[in-house]
Amino acid sequence: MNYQEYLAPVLEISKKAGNAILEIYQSDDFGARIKSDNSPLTEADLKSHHVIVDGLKALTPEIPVLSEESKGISFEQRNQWNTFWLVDPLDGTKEFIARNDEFTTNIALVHNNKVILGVIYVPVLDTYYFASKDHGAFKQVGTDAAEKISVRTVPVVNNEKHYTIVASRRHGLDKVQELCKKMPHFELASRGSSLKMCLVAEGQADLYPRLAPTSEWDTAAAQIIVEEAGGELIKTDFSEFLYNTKEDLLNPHFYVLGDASENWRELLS
Ligand SMILES: Nc1ncnc2c1ncn2[C@@H]1O[C@H](COP(=O)(O)O)[C@@H](OP(=O)(O)O)[C@H]1O
Ligand SMILES: [Mg+2]
Repeated sequence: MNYQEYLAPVLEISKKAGNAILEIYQSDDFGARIKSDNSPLTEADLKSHHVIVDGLKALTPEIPVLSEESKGISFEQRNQWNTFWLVDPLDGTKEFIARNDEFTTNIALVHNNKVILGVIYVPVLDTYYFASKDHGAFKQVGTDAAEKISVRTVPVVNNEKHYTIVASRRHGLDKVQELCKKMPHFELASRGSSLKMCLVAEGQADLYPRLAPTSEWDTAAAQIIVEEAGGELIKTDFSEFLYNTKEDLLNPHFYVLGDASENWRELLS
């Protein structure tokens, strides 16, 4: 499977889905309709889902698609899949409702329980983050040339490490704050959706501890982007983070780690 060839068409599909979301997000009656019944969210989610699923089906008719909006597929069936597309058509739904721009579309290709290709699109910024196994991670703004991204080493000021930690706006913040106490100097930033993992991948944050529930479509695209940028996404016991291995689609708690030379095990245990 020459999955590298899928990157360009998947970027295009992401953009099309992002445009469908933006059409609703920027509509004149968005505010009033969100206040009354959240229907713009449902519409945006479903439109994005259909654009992505139709696009992927046309691209690779033989590869099944699992989307947050079509998650009711039994493990008995999913367990037969060696390769499948794993999709979150609108990640950061609460941020979409809050209208703070921090939402993404996530498309990942999973092969033998590991992610081999991932594309995250940020509609409001017209920005893509993408990666494929062994070919590096990239950021692309609009039609500009894609730039290679990588994690950073933790900055040192006066011989002391200064960590930037990124966390959810809404989930598990108390546990993250507890964890931060282990670090002599830290700055805490909040972001919705997969943007947190993109920040680690592009060297703007050092650590994202996720000590609250997520599902497999929330992390898959970001995992390969972080890994190809030189970082890691691992379980809190530092074991490997895998996909499609069980009946439910919930993830274990995890850490996204930047700087590979950092002794994260010692710091976080
Ligand atoms: N109780 C729960 N179980 C599973 N996933 C949850 C959850 N609460 C939140 N999430 C996941 O966390 C994501 C939001 O995380 P964050 O706060 O970091 O942006 C949601 O993505 P969606 O917005 O796609 O639903 C959702 O998938
Ligand atoms: Mg999500």
